[in-house]
Amino acid sequence: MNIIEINQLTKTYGKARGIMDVSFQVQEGEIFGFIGPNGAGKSTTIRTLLALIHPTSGSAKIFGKDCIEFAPDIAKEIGYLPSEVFYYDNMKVSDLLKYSASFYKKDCRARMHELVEIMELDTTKKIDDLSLGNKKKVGIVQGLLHEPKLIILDEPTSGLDPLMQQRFFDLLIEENKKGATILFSSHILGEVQRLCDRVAIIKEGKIVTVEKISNLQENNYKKIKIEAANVSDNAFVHIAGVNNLSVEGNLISFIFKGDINTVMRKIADIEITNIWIEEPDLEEIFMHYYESED
Ligand SMILES: Nc1ncnc2c1ncn2[C@@H]1O[C@H](COP(=O)(O)OP(=O)(O)OP(=O)(O)O)[C@@H](O)[C@H]1O
Repeated sequence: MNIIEINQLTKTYGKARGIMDVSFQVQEGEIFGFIGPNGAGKSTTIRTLLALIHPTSGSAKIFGKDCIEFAPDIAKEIGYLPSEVFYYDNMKVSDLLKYSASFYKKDCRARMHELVEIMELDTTKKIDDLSLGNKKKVGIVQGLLHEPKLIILDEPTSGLDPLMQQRFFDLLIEENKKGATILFSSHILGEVQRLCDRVAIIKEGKIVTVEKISNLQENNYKKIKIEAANVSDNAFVHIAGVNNLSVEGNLISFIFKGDINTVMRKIADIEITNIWIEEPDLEEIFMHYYESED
């Protein structure tokens, strides 16, 4: 079952591009990564899903319901952590959390206290006196205290130190095991690679690909490095599927996607001294998407 279903969603800000024709689905129980550089359109997509802004065209469903029409219903089952958290600075953390919990019918106190312990949050402080990282922790507790069915995270780790990041990830994995579906937006590949099952890559407002992380890494791409005394990149530049081609001294390297035999035949024509064929890491694959689509 699809928990999120996005169909040709477009949002323009006057003449400026927001997102164009964005479509993808997130299945129940998935941890789904949404990745792209700053300004690619991640927040615009998420804010449309949450009905914080309205789409110019296209539509999206959450739990099978239109996300604009049924926004208040849907909101009860969503935990959302925005990329930037703003609060009434004069409030005490404990009051803010109680206020947040009051929006839900169920009693959230037990889970709220657990989360406060896990994130080592001092609830006696005023929001105003908190560091950026501690404000983020408030957002995390606030987003998870009602044990939502769907957790939407927009760049959630900025400001958290590595220990807290790890705790937060453990928390997400725990929620996911209990049945929560997670949409995790980030521009940091490493964290998406660690946490997510599938990923949608967005560039300049458009989805470039939706793939399993394991597929991205293992099946389709090879990183090939060749050492040869007399060779230029001309030998490979015209082969379809060759990307990120670079030459440094006697070393030629590139990422290859396609029928490996075409490259092997080319290599057989060259006098080589060494060869390495490796799995590229996500960062290199990602670069390929960004360069080849230009
Ligand atoms: N309120 C707005 N008015 C005009 N343009 C906007 C507005 N909000 C976003 N945009 C534009 O829409 C595009 C997508 O921005 P968006 O914030 O969705 O990207 P993002 O991938 O979330 O990046 P970031 O991580 O920097 O937030 C950008 O070109 C941005 O300038």
